Amino acid sequence: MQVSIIGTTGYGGGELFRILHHHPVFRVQSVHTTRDEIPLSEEFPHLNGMTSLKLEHINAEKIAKHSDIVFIAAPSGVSSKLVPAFAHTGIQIIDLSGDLRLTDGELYRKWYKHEPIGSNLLEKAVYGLSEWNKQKIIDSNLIANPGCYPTATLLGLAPVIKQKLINPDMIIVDAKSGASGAGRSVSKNLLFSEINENFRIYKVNEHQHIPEIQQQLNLWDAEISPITFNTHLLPITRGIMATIYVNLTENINTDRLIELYKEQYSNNPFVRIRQKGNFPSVKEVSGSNYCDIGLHADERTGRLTIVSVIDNLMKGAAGQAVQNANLMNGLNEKTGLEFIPMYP
Ligand SMILES: NC(=O)C1=CN([C@@H]2O[C@H](COP(=O)(O)OP(=O)(O)OC[C@H]3O[C@@H](n4cnc5c(N)ncnc54)[C@H](OP(=O)(O)O)[C@@H]3O)[C@@H](O)[C@H]2O)C=CC1
Ligand SMILES: CC(=O)N[C@@H](CCC(=O)OP(=O)(O)O)C(=O)O
Repeated sequence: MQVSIIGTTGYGGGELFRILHHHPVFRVQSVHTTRDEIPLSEEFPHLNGMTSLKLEHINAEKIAKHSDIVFIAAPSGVSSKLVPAFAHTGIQIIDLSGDLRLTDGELYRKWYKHEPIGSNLLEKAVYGLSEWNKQKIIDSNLIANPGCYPTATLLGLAPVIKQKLINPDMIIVDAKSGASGAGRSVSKNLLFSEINENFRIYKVNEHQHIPEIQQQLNLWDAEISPITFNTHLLPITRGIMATIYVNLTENINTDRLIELYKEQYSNNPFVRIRQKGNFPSVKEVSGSNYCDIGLHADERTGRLTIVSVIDNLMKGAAGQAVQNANLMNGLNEKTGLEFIPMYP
């Protein structure tokens, strides 16, 4: 099957190319930019000798003619303009931005400060959290690929929410990300001297992923109250850790919770649950599509600590996008994604 990538010169698009280059069924047919039409290996010298593809400007009709799937890895506010140009062509669209994730356009306007896409496309788009929305993804041809922080947070919370094991009034998510989460464009906050040997909180209680997480939690359980969610920037390149605190409503110990998580994710090869006393670090999933989860029920406080880690560019973006493309095309979801994490 033929595939095109819009936003190939960014981190998400570059990671899509890295995965798809080795995919046994999908073949990258074209790569796109809004800037100079140069060879991809000139933009990314690490691809020297590996591809003869040249970056091209975006022409939706032309892309649709030669592609079965288009991945859009462009900034929020851009996808909302690009998706309509492809929607009528019938090709599969997987959008990595936040533009199709919130079902309420006004909520999108409030949190993203951009004009929302039309409601007909919002209604058509399926939220691509692969593990929990599998059948809808299989049946769809328009995917809103989840955000990086929401992926780590939702995979960590889903089992206890679905089993109604926690107090719906108090969920606290303390999340941290590496700098590649912010993309490849230049910004003062992302200079080496601002990030190196530093650690800071940002977008305090105002992160645009709050409504996305809340939307999915309330679809699972309408009683979940507004969550507290905060994000921090780590002096590393890849990786997200979400440390989540919830109050248990039953006297249930760590052993039983680990068993429950293993049961709930038993048919999901990319979610790995750690043994008791073992907690994942970001490096242990780096370069892979895994989400690793560690759990500890604190008998002293009655609270559960959930630690969920992903690689933001893989399970948090390009990896999950390819997992969804696999599902949409009747392939094993692991196809082309069986990367061993890059440890150390
Ligand atoms: N980085 C991450 O960890 C994650 C990112 N995402 C989302 O994925 C998307 C891509 O992110 P990321 O790769 O980090 O961002 P980057 O800033 O690294 O890349 C953005 C890409 O979009 C392209 N682009 C910019 N403006 C336009 C336009 N008007 N039309 C078409 N293409 C355009 C740029 O290409 P050029 O300038 O060559 O045209 C560039 O290739 C974003 O929506 C982001 O929020 C989601 C989850 C995780
Ligand atoms: C480290 C860092 O800055 N990360 C970005 C992730 C942005 C992102 O992925 O944007 P979407 O809303 O399109 O999902 C942030 O926190 O805003």
